[in-house]
Amino acid sequence: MSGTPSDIPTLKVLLIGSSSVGKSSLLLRFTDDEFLSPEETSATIGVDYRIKGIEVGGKRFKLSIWDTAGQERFRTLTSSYYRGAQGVIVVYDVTQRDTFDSLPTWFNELETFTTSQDVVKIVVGNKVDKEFSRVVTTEEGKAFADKMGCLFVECSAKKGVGVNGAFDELVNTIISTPSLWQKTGPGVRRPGDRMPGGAPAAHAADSSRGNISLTDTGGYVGYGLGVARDSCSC
Ligand SMILES: Nc1nc2c(ncn2[C@@H]2O[C@H](COP(=O)(O)OP(=O)(O)OP(=O)(O)O)[C@@H](O)[C@H]2O)c(=O)[nH]1
Repeated sequence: MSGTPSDIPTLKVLLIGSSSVGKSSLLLRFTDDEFLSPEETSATIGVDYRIKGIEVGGKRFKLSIWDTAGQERFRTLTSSYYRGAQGVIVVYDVTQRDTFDSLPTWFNELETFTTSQDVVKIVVGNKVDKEFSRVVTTEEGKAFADKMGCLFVECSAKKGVGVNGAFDELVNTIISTPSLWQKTGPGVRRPGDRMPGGAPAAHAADSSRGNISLTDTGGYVGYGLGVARDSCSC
């Protein structure tokens, strides 16, 4: 492994999609391997933010994952966080047709607010554990993703099925396109990039202020060439 905390490249990934499709649940499953029951969850207000250290092919990266509120009333706020993203996870609920039908709206948002045409996108159909309630078929999801030129995965945040695979595909595709992440440079932020609460990195808001939280999960998970976990101070 190589890289001190200050020279570890940061990859910015966004989670977007309609309210209640499971964006926060996918993030929690990916970072902490946990799932909260419906009674324990609440709608995201604004933007949530987590960092996960990853290692790919012996090189460390910091994955900063931005979980945006799906509710319409936060749209102006959340769209300002699209800037500088290298990867976007566009989520729908396979049991709610309207969340699939609204995917084109989310892609329009992306086109309007992301800064790079090269941003890697993955369409994720969540809640496949509710197979009995499914109303969007795998074929429909795949056809839409193909039409948009995106990756596609179905998963269940509840059961932990397909979640790592979704992040894995996205991250590997970003990393295999060095022009996407090398131009950000070590620790460099581009003009307009937002930090939690709009504050610089060193003054990131903590979870007690609004719903914007900064959490470093501390562990490294390896992609591609084997798995490594160790402590991280990035
Ligand atoms: N059965 C099932 N329920 C899920 C799954 N993922 C999330 N949920 C439930 O769906 C509801 C919404 O989940 P959230 O993760 O809060 O959804 P969200 O997309 O972040 O919602 P907003 O914050 O409003 O944008 C919660 O009750 C979750 O417990 C899943 O894979 N399977």
